[in-house]
Amino acid sequence: MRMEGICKSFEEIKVLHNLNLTVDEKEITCILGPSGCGKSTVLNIMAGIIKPDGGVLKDNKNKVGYVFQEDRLLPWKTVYENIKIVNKKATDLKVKNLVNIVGLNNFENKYPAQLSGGMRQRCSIARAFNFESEMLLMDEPFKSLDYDLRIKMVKSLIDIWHKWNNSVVFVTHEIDEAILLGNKIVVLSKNPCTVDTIVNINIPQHLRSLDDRELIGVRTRLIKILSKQKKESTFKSA
Ligand SMILES: Nc1ncnc2c1ncn2[C@@H]1O[C@H](COP(=O)(O)OP(=O)(O)OP(=O)(O)O)[C@@H](O)[C@H]1O
Repeated sequence: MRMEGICKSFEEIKVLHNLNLTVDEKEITCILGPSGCGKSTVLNIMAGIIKPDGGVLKDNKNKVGYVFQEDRLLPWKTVYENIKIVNKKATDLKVKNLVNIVGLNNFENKYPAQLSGGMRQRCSIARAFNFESEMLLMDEPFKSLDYDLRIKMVKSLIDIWHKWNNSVVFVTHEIDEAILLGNKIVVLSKNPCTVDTIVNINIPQHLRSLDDRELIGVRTRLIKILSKQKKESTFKSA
């Protein structure tokens, strides 16, 4: 999927300007960028939820899954039913396996109101995995989870993605998530949002560890880019 020259304004605010971004087939593309720069807007345009003012989308996928920042579960359905509903052909074994992967095995008959925020989000992640989309868009899906659980979910995502081999676009504020997951990390800038830097990582995901020398180098580079952006935006608003 390619975004070419995408522009989007909300009233007088120009959010995206001439944005070019490629999501490679069967790869994980991570998107990092300052708060409010337009990351969710990019995903919403990819999903067809909002229309750009200009530019084109090429090779768009028909079957797109989306994990939003909030869980969006059906309150009258149980954990099991919420996962099953998006793919009625999924076997009981498959749904139960997904429930296990996200660590909700003792909660499959509970309703969303009986779960914590993090558990609800894990249920919505299992639901997205069950949907078997050609392209999965994930908007800070692990935001409500603590660090250990987040790293565990990153590893589960890698395992499932290996089996399933689709394209994933993963928006995050967490550099460690991006360097564990991304074949490509796209850093966006703010005001208006455009591609600042692209970092490719060639180490296969299942061989990555946060103390790899190459990944430590990538982390340092990303920290520098993001803190430079922060300084520039403080300077602009001063
Ligand atoms: N429907 C909308 N109407 C008006 N303004 C909007 C709308 N959606 C987004 N915006 C504005 O567009 C800008 C980018 O928002 P967006 O949510 O895409 O950023 P983001 O990078 O995902 O933010 P965060 O990192 O905080 O989640 C913000 O200034 C936001 O207020």
